[in-house]
Amino acid sequence: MHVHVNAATSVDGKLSSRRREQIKISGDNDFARVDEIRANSDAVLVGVGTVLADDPQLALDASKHVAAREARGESPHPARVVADSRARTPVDARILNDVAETYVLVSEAAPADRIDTLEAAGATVVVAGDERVSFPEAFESLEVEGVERLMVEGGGEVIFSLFSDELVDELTLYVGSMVIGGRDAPTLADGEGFTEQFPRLSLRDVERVDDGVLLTYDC
Ligand SMILES: NC(=O)C1=CN([C@@H]2O[C@H](COP(=O)(O)OP(=O)(O)OC[C@H]3O[C@@H](n4cnc5c(N)ncnc54)[C@H](OP(=O)(O)O)[C@@H]3O)[C@@H](O)[C@H]2O)C=CC1
Ligand SMILES: Nc1nc(O)c(N)c(N[C@@H]2O[C@H](COP(=O)(O)O)[C@@H](O)[C@H]2O)n1
Repeated sequence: MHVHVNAATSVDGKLSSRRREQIKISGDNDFARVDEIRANSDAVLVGVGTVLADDPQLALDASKHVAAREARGESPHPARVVADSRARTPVDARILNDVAETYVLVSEAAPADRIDTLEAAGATVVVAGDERVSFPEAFESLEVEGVERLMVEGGGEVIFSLFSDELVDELTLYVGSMVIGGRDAPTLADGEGFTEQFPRLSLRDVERVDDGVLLTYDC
């Protein structure tokens, strides 16, 4: 599986403010680029923190991308994936609407009634990990479902875990020309943080996009 992480941060590395509300960091051209990565992915993953904060739909915006996928014999939109150890995703979350297929990755700790509720709402539930979702195990199950190209859109907790598990192949990071600040504001990679053996990335490209910079790394 090819795992492509994409995110937008302020110059000080924040994904959002301490209020954890969605902030428009990308400009129109960057959002169009994000839409294209989604269009070329089999599935798009976020953590339940992002679902609760942003209520994203994770569907394609541009009809040309939907048409191109259908012409290739693919589903109109990529599948959506939520990492949600305890099955907390609200049933009215946009990520569970019928625009595309949705997988909810849960752990053994997820209450059975919540799993039933999510399945009744149309989600395919994948159990992987004891207390928290095990990404290596969950990704094996997603591969069986045909997910070969996985885009990850955040947030910081999930992105840290994926670097920690050495599962990231590619990172595109849009750095918007703004400062958000705040010690409690989410950053690109939160979690416990590394204290040694810091993942080293290989910078492939630097490009000016909108009023910011797009950095592309091989990981
Ligand atoms: N600017 C940008 O590009 C983006 C910004 N954001 C912003 O980021 C913030 C949300 O980020 P954040 O709070 O970090 O949320 P995440 O989306 O990273 O979700 C974190 C949650 O995912 C669940 N999870 C399940 N398995 C794992 C695992 N193995 N490792 C880590 N987490 C796991 C955990 O909840 P549990 O234990 O219950 O499973 C965890 O609390 C919001 O403010 C949002 O607006 C988000 C995406 C993109
Ligand atoms: N690439 C990017 N730039 C920004 O400025 C952002 N705020 C985000 N946020 C993430 O984009 C997703 C939104 O999904 P919908 O298109 O609204 O369904 C979600 O993952 C946000 O957290 N991304």
